Amino acid sequence: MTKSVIHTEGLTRKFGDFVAVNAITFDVKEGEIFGFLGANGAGKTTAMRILCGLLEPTSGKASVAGYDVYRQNEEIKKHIGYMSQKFSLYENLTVRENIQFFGGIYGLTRKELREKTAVLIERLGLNQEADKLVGSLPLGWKQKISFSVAILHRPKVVFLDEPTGGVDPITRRQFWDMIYEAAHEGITVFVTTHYMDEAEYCDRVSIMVDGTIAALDTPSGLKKQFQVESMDEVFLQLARGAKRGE
Ligand SMILES: Nc1ncnc2c1ncn2[C@@H]1O[C@H](COP(=O)(O)OP(=O)(O)OP(=O)(O)O)[C@@H](O)[C@H]1O
Repeated sequence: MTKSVIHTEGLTRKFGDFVAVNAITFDVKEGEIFGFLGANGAGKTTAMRILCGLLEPTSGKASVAGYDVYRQNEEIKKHIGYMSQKFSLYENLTVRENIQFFGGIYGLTRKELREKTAVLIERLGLNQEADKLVGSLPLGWKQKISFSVAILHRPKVVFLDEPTGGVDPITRRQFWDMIYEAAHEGITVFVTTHYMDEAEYCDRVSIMVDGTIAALDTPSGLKKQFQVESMDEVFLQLARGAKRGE
């Protein structure tokens, strides 16, 4: 049986009396691409912060890469990669400097850094741009570099928080090719998105509504369960009942 890389059981986080994440239970398997969906305010970011070792739960269990979120959050940080739309690269450093900076934070040796930087620049086809400031590059390129940097240290799992916001469908598709490649190499991918075509690309998708997981299955399983043709319709059926959000 495939190992679970993420395990949660009754995971709950309150802010005062408000229950942001309400007893969620799920497992993510090694090498799986797991879509974590939900309307605004559903509790995705809160759950993700817990799984990244950044926020302590109020109750329930959770482990990531075999490490417990209560006691081993520092270990978790070493064994994951993280990329978000809000925070990714330093705009005023070059592509090469960014790769080396983040690689250094992730604990790569100088030799590994040199080798990995060269391989990565080649692989991304960025030889001409390697010494340009990241701020001068198109958003789609920044996202690809950012993702590559997040998996530079070969983490067990990479968390992607709306990684492809603001780019066209072709660039998003190219980004997803990189995700598939990483998953194929055994990196588990945990991804939040508001794009339903991306939900279709996931192995399994969970949909949060008002702090709980309202549905969890493969995209085809969900469409069958809700008797609809698209993930859009699945999402709408569930999110329509939500009390939180805008
Ligand atoms: N530190 C906090 N203190 C109080 N309430 C909070 C805090 N962080 C989040 N919340 C509340 O918890 C709920 C869930 O927020 P969260 O950011 O996890 O949702 P989300 O699903 O990620 O939404 P979005 O897609 O808008 O980012 C929201 O109602 C939010 O206002």
